[in-house]
Formats: sequence, C-alpha cells, structure tokens
Amino acid sequence: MGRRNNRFRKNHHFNHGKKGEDSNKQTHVDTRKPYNDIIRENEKFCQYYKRVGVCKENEFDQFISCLKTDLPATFRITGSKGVANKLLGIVEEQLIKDCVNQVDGTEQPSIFPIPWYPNKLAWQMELTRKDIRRCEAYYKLHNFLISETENGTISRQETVSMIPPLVLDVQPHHKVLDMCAAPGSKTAQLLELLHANEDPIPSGYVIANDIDNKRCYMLVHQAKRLNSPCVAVINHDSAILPNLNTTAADGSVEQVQFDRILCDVPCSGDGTLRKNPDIWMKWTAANGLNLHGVQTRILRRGVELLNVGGKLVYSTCSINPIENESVIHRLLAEHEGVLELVDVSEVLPGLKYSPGMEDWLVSSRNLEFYETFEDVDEKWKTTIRPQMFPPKAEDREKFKLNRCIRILPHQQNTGAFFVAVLRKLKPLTAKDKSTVREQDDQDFQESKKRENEDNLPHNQRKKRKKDVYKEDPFVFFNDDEPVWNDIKSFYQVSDKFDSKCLLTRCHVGKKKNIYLTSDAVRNLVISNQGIVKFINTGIKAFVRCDNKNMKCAFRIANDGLESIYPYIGDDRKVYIPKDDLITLLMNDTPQKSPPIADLSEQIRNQVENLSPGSCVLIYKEETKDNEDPLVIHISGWRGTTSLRCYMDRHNTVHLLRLLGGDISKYDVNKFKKPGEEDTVNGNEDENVVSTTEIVQ
Ligand SMILES: C[S@@+](CC[C@H](N)C(=O)[O-])C[C@H]1O[C@@H](n2cnc3c(N)ncnc32)[C@H](O)[C@@H]1O
Repeated sequence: MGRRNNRFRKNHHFNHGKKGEDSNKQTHVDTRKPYNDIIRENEKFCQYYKRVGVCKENEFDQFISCLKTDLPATFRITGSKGVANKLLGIVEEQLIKDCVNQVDGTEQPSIFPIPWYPNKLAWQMELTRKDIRRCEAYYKLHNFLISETENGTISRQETVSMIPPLVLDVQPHHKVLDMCAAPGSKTAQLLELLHANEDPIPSGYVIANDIDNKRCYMLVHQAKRLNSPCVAVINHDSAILPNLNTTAADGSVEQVQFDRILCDVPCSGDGTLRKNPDIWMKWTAANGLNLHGVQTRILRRGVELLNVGGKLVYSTCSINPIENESVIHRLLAEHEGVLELVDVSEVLPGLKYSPGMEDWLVSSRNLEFYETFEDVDEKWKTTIRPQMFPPKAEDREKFKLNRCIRILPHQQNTGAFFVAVLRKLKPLTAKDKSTVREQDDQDFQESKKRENEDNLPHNQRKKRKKDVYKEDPFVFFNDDEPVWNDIKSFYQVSDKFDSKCLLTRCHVGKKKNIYLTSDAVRNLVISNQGIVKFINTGIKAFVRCDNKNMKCAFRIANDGLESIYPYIGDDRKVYIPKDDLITLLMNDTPQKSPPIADLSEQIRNQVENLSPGSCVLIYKEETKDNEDPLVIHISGWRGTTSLRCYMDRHNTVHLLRLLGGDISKYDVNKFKKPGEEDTVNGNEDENVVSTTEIVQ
C-alpha cells in the first residue's frame, strides 16, 4: 500500500474533541442556533473593518457580501506519487463526468484544480459541502470524498489552509515544529512534504504540539492516516514550550533548534465566517485585542526555537491587523536584525492576495480608533498596548510588512487568511530575551485577566485540566529484545534495519502491537520524556497473531509496511497480477478466502514453497510516459490452501477504484431505499454497505 493510503483507525478519544479549526474560541453568546437561522450581519464588524481599511473602498461591499455566503467545498489529493497520479486521473476522467455533470436542467457546477497548488493535486468546486451531502445528483462524489478521506488519500481541507505548509518549504531532512497543530490538517500536509522523496524513513521529523489535550487526539488521528514513523504528538503550552534535547552516541546532550516552524496560532477566526457563521453573532473588536498577547508569546517562543537560517510561518484565519501584521511588526521590532520577512510572491503563482498592511488604526473594544498610543484614552491603556501600533512611516521600508500575504474571500472565492514567512538571520542574544520577557510579563497578566472576563463563560473556567488522559509508556526495544529474533529470521529482515526503533506501549505482559519510529524521533522521545508530555508516536509495524501454522507470532501490519518494506527479505514477497488482486479484494468473507488453486499460475508458482503465514503482496502497474508507476504493497496471508489480504473496507474500495474493479456494492445511493437501489442497479447482493455507514 502507498504510505498515505493505509488503514484508518478509529481512536475512541477522537470524538471528545471540538469541531473545526477555530473551536478554541469561547463566547458568552449562545451560538447553538442552527446555521440557517443565523443572521449574517454585524454592524460593528463592518464598521470596524471599513475604518481599519482591510480592503480597497470600492471592494468593501463585495468583501462583505462574499463573507455572507457558504464556502465552496475543496479537497487535496495525497498519497504516494503513483497513487496520487492514478487518483488524479480518476478525478479528471470519471468523477467530473459521473458526479458533477449529472444535474439535469440546472446549470452544471464546475470542479477545477486550484491554479496555484502544485501538480493539480488540489480541487475546488462550485458546490458547498452541504450541497454535496444533500443532493442526490452528487451521491457518487460524496461517497468518493468520504471513502478516500477515511482511507487517507484525500484531505478535505479548506483552500486557504493549504498555503502555510506550502510556503514553509519543508524538505525531507528538516526538523519541523508545528506549535498549534490540532486538529491537524496542516500537520498532515507537513508530513506529506517530509515524505515527498518517498524515502521509507526520512531523516527529518515533525513535532506536532497543541495545548488542548483532547484536541491532541484529533491530531493523532490525522497523523495516523499518513503512516509516518517521523512524527510525535506532544501536549504543551507552546508559549512556554521547554527546550527539547537530543542525545549523541557519546551521551552528550544537545538542544534542538528547528529548521522549520509553523505557528498557526489561536485567533478570532473571523476569516472563517463563511464556514462558521456563528462568528457573526459573537464578533467584537475585543477578541483581537485579547488574542494579540498570546499570539505574540507563541511567535516569540517559535523564534527562540528556530535555527539560524531556518524559516517560520505565522498564520491566522483572522482578518484583523492586530492579530496579524501587528504581531509580526512587534517581533521584528523587538529583535531588530534577527528576523526578516521573506518575499514569497513568486512561490504560489496564480494566488490572488493583498500585500500585508503597513499602516492601521488601533481600536478600543467599543470602536474608538487611535493612530498612536499617546492618543489612547487612559481607560484603554491596559487593553491597547504601544506595540500594537504600526511602524512609523519612515520605518516602513525597514520592516517590509507588505511582504505578508492577506487573502480576502472575494479574491478567489475562499475563506480569509493571513500568512507571513520569517527567516532567522542570527541568534537571539541573552539581552534580547530578558528585556522582552520583563516587559511582556505585565502584558501577559493583564491579557489573561481580560480573556477570562471577555471570553469564557463562567461554567468553562478552570475546566481544562481535569480530563487529561494518562498515556501508556513508550518502551523501545533493547538489543536483546526476545521477540525480535523470531521476527527477524521469519521475515529475513536486513541487518541495516535498526530494531531499537521498534517500541511497545507496555512494560510488562505479552507484546501485542509493535510500533516503529525513525531513529531521530526515538532519540527525541527518549531524551525528553520527563520534559514534555508525549501523546503519541510510532506506526504499527507488527501485530501479534499467534497462529499455529506460522513460525513467527507476529504478522506484518499495513500501517508500517511502507517503512519496513525495503528491509524485508524476498522470500515473503509475492508479486500479484491485477486480476488476482481484484479477486482477493472482492472477497469480503475471511472464512471463504480465495483458494490458491483458483488463482493464476503466476501466483501458484510463487506460493508453492512459501510456508503459511504473513507475507507482502506487491502489485506494480507501469504507466505511460515514464510517469511514476502505481505500486501497491499489502499485508497478505498465505493460508494452507488460500490467499487473502488484510484490508478494511475503505482500503478495499480505494484499491478497487484504483484498479478499475467493481465498487458498485459499496457505492450506494443513500437517497434510495435498499430495494429501490437493487431495482435500479439490478444488484441483488445482500452485503451492500453504504460508504457513509462505514464511517461510523
Ligand atoms: C487555528 S487552530 C490550529 C489549526 C491547525 N494548525 C490545523 O491546521 O489543523 C489553533 C490551535 O491552537 C491551540 N492553542 C491555543 N493556545 C495554544 C498554546 N498556548 N499553545 C499551543 N496550542 C495552543 C488550540 O487548541 C487550537 O487547536
């Protein structure tokens, strides 16, 4: 299987999380109204942004009207190059024809590749998620989106949210920190970039952090879809994230400085009004003022943790300059000569955006606007801070805030977004750090107090700490791990494979699942266990199966297969032709696995002398024009007389789709009762499973 098209695993913690990227914002207002009942008006919002001048005057009405409409649906194709190419072909040749052009009598909505996203791998539709879910004409599109998302081969990510990882320029050897990572759509993208070379185990890694313990499990779920041994999820306040260490072979300890940092900070979220219309009801100018402090502290810690020469992306889904350029300007001014804004105008050709603002007014919570701190009314001087103001006109050229990127909704029918790319030019001095800290402590206390007053409903205060899950330990193998010898000899694992990167999640008892991390992640976990809270790391590589016919107690798991595949000996590898693979995939009853005698001669010859047990099935499809071939690796089982593969339903549908097999029994029209469906399709199969049901 491709690295990113492996098994989706349910995590029971996942449902505890809140929904959406901006759900970390709280409010007094009861926002539980159905979205249709929400009146998309807020006089103060319009007044504020008109006065602050976020867009040209002649565009303002268009800007507001667009914010009042629902967001178009978008998705990104992920997966290894071969899988992504094949899926792209299916989108272009089948999906558009079958799914979108089906509406009779109405204008056909378009579906098109997002022009600035590389290799046509991101698509936008003239349809909202609700349209797709509710309209029968799009049921195949809906089924496709659900099953491929569950499988991990597409990501239903908002257009603008795809930008930060792209401009961060992540390479497979980079040490990457995602400071505010949950629910994890950008972490997933960072991981894809880390694996772009399709190395089985890249030397770089992604540390994904979030302050919210429950949201960390959403992150675990996202990361798991990608089957990477190079990611660890941690749970900390990123404004005070401790220094992380690594330990060298001689035992010396070194502090980690990251090559790339994503700082996708908590924000007022007013850029997501199209997706979250409840924000129309709760927006006030106080939100931005209150968040500026925490945003600054997170960014500042990011700058401290960044390697010299490294890049950091600061992003928000807010339109407000107080949460955006003001934070960037503050950091640039605090550390003059240490940071520069990177010009990314050429990185995403075709992206429409406005340059960062170089001048803005600062407003009190009740919309009194000020040009300078000196003008601010005494009563606001704890809420409005001097550092929130723009640079003086003569300093603008020094800061180059126009290099920030502001995406407004009407520019290309998206949400609103802010992105800034910073490069660190030299280390911070000790003086830099201490002056800033003293000055900031006072602001911090004030803003904490205000956040409580303004944002948190009484019943939510101090609630957070309680339901924190206790993690199982991360127990790495030693050189003399007893179960390893059997596994190594059964699968003829090469000596190049470092078994010390395998781990279990228990100290005692029978080992059930064996997970794999990269060497670098192992080092981080071992060196920092007492320093930060690790929530999850490692992909499932081997699973105990205790089958009496197999000489080894562990079978290979699909999740870790891409990472261990190159180290496995040839004897347990079986090359499978397309028709045989389709036969195996079409069989959904393990007790009736296809008899080897019924498979092709090619398979019969290969498995004749293969002892029963776990094996790797390999399918390779050459492509025209020397494109990346489609290569699929699957965990298989050679029974005494039969052959089967380990697959969940999403994998099965995905692979059958790629191979051109029959998925009609899964591709159910949920708008028709089962009886009607049979009549329409002439399909009498009793085992019809709707793809929507599979999700539950
Ligand atoms: C805008 S969301 C991040 C979205 C995420 N990057 C993505 O693409 O899916 C902001 C996140 O910051 C987290 N957060 C808020 N304050 C934080 C802090 N001090 N340290 C770390 N995370 C924080 C919230 O829990 C929330 O998950």
